[in-house]
Amino acid sequence: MANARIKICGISTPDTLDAVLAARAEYVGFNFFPPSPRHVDMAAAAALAARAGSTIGKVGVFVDPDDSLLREAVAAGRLDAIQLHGEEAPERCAALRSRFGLPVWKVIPVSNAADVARADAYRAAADLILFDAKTPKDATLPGGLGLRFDWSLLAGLRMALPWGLAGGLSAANVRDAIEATGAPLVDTSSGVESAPGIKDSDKIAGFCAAVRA
Ligand SMILES: O=C(O)c1ccccc1N[C@@H]1O[C@H](COP(=O)(O)O)[C@@H](O)[C@H]1O
Repeated sequence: MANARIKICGISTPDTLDAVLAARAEYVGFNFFPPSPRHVDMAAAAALAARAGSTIGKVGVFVDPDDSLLREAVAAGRLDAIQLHGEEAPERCAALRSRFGLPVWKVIPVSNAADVARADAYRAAADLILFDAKTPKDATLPGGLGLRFDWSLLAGLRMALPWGLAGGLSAANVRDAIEATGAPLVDTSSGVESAPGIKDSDKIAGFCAAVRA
């Protein structure tokens, strides 16, 4: 089986971006959700995008964004894909894909089998489904909290769309996660940090090495 592709999310500094590039992750995520400790403003996104160049896919992370935020972020971050981590309906995903001409990655929060089945509603509206752990109702963020879900819910998954796994992944557990789910793409944020929003270059390298081990 081919190695899973890797997305390292929530990069906000040049040195940790360099660690992602050195580790040859396929995607880097820039977070445009203001309450997040990983949030980047447009100037920072532009500087990071210029440094990243075109050898890595640049994914913008959004939570129920309006079109003007998307327009600014797509240009500043030279985005290659739009990750929607809120309550965006299939119609909204399809509209944004056509408006911005970019692939849409729709996040499906999971705590049970019915949640996994919800992905099917996006088959004509998104380009990739990212399964992440459902956060508690009173959580401060809809993602990036290092929460896992029961990976056996994805065992034997047959999907019409490309898909990936997120939620609480780290160097210590990502191999088990890939073996349990067969995920063709893995995404991590807090699992490669020393504190919320503070990425750790050694952990980034360790995560990528563990995926390819
Ligand atoms: O990271 C954040 O702060 C964040 C904020 C709002 C929406 C999503 C966010 N993060 C994404 O959540 C998943 C899982 O993160 P973790 O590995 O469990 O920390 C990932 O896609 C992050 O990009």
